[in-house]
Formats: sequence, C-alpha cells, structure tokens
Amino acid sequence: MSWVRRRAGPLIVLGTSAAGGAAYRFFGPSRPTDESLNPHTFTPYTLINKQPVSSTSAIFTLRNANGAPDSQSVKEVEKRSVWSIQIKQPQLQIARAYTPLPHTTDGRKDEDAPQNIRLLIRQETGGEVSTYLHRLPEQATLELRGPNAEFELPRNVKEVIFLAGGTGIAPAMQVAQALSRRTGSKMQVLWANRKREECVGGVSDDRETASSPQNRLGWWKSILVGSSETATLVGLSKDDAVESEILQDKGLIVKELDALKANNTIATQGLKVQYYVDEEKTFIQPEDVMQRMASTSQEKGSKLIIVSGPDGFIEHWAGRKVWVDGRETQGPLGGELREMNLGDWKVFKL
Ligand SMILES: Cc1cc2nc3c(=O)[nH]c(=O)nc-3n(C[C@H](O)[C@H](O)[C@H](O)COP(=O)(O)OP(=O)(O)OC[C@H]3O[C@@H](n4cnc5c(N)ncnc54)[C@H](O)[C@@H]3O)c2cc1C
Repeated sequence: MSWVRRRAGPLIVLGTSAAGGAAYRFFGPSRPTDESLNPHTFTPYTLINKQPVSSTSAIFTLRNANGAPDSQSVKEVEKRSVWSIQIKQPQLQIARAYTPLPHTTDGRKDEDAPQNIRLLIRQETGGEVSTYLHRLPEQATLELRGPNAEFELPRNVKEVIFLAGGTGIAPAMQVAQALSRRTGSKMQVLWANRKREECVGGVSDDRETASSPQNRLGWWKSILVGSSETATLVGLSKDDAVESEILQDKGLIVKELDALKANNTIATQGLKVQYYVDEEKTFIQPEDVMQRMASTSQEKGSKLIIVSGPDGFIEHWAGRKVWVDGRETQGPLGGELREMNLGDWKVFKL
C-alpha cells in the first residue's frame, strides 16, 4: 500500500482500496475450511469471551477454531497498519468490518500459536450484523476474513494526533501500539464518546486543557460520576467520594489505554489521552487540537492527524470521504481542520 498525495496541501490519500467495511453480498459459497485467517476465504473462529464495556458495547474475544497459526500477512499487517477483519452474518450473507484491538502486553506470545482476536463492537440500533454478534452465546462459531490493511502508517511518522469518536478508539489503539516501537514517537488521543459508560474512570492526562468551565466540569464529572448524590447516599464527604471514585474499577478500554500508556513511555515521548463525553457537555474543541499541534518538536513530514469514528464525526472534523470508481477515497479536506493552520501536519480520514 502506498500513499499518494492527492493535491497540494495537507490531505493525503490511501493508494489502494480500503475495501473495509462496505457491506457486500456473496455470490457463491465461501470456503470456511481454510484454517488460518486469510483475506480470500472465511475462517471459523470460536467466540471464547464477551466482556461488556457498556450497555451497548462489548469486547469480543475470538479464537481460531482449528488452532491454526497466523499467516505471515497477519503478523506483518499488525506491525505497521491500521487493519480490520470482516465478520459474516450467515443468514443474510452480509459482512461488516471490525478493527482488532492490539494484543495485550502481558506475557510474551508464542510466535507459532495463533493470537486471539479481540474486537470492540457496538450494537447499533437496528444494525444487522452488530445485533447478530451481540446475541451470540459464548462458544458460538463465527466466520472471519482478513486482514484488510486500511492504512499503513508511513515509516517516518513519529507524531500523531488522533481524533477518535466512539469505537474509533480501536484503530487509535492499533496506532499507539505501532508507534510504541518507534523511538522518540509521540501520540495524543482525543477520544469523544456520547456517554460516560464507554470510558468510566477515564481521566484526561492534560487536565489543564480543560480550561473552559465546560471542560473542567467534564473532568470533575469524570472522576466524580455523580458524586454528590453518591456521597450523600453512603454518608461520605465530597473528598471521600472523589477518592473512592478514583479507586473504582475503570472501564475495560480505559484500562487498556492505561496499559498502552505504560508501554509507550519506555522508548517514546509517550501517549496521552484526553476524554470528552457528550452527556457531560465536554466536546473536542478546535483549540484542543491546535494546542497539541503547537506542542511538537519533530522534523518535517512526520506529523499526522488521524480522524476516525462515525461518518458524522469524520465529516465534522475533516470533511466527507468520497466514493470514486467503486472505492472510498479521502475526498477534499473539510470541516474544522480545514479552517486551521495545519503547518506541516497532514490529515488522514480513517
Ligand atoms: C474499516 C472499518 C472498521 C470498523 N471497525 C469497527 C469496530 O471496531 N467496532 C464497531 O463496532 N464497528 C466498526 N465498524 C463499523 C461496522 O463495520 C458496522 O458498520 C457496524 O457494526 C454496523 O453494522 P450493522 O450491520 O450492525 O448495522 P447496519 O445494518 O449496517 O445499520 C447501521 C445503522 O443504519 C441504520 N439503518 C440500516 N438500514 C437503514 C435504512 N434502510 N434506513 C435507515 N436507517 C438504516 C440501522 O438502524 C443502524 O443504526 C467499522 C467499519 C469500518 C468501515
């Protein structure tokens, strides 16, 4: 996969097709007998665990049903790319793309053993495939195809600002893991969710960023989680309530982000995460992005803003992606980022 400059300016486009998540219909039987995950046929996986993250999303852990080792292409793609797999809904014969979460860092993996695939999947109201997946019991068999490289992180990129909406955090985590192998790299994630339940216990690293009263309230709420009521109920002072909430269990994705942060500090300038929650009236502001663009030290051509999330989120920040000759392209830069002086920062819409 190569990057092609589509036009002068900060926008860059994916050189090859991001077949990604477009729904499609199958015109023949798939061959689920192939044992290793591969892009051409569907491979059976067993759902070994489903951990709820919130009322609408969960982490699905899938294991190759045949215990076959991962192909070289899977090992390569996860080193440097944002990648996805497709899952088939067998009754409707449609498939959707999902983004594997990076492997957890606990314990050295056996190179020959197949890696479990973990996916953060939100159940969309009325969504065909996500509803099917959320209804599956543990030990059910699913059919997967992939990997699909959605975007290859250029070798010279060392600084990334990642604007993530909802499950757009999954590719951000893939990028964080890829950057953790690059000495001197730096990544800042600005993660927006509609509800706090998606990121319970998540406290922004740059709390001073929350300079507006609106944002500061959001940060306090993020650790208080309705503290005054809670404090009254359990007879705690407000300070006790703050402490107890800090100690409360963090959400699964928040914990994983913390683990990635710990991992990223070894050789890099670190990973920072800022949390924004619609229901707390904290929203990513253009100034938040500008502030992070300004706190840079890397050489030219190595800085990237990635925008990932629902279509409306991408459109708001960077303008729509555009379909050309049956494939999705970056389209012109639009939205909030177009209004900013991006300097030598480039933009990529995922
Ligand atoms: C590269 C890539 C990676 C992705 N990674 C993830 C991931 O890691 N996690 C994740 O959760 N998602 C991810 N997605 C999104 C995922 O692929 C699906 O789009 C999502 O799960 C919804 O699929 P669905 O079949 O459940 O919903 P669909 O059936 O496609 O419906 C989607 C929404 O549209 C509405 N809708 C459907 N038909 C109509 C209609 N005729 N009129 C009006 N409304 C309608 C539905 O009610 C629903 O709210 C990714 C997408 C891409 C492209």
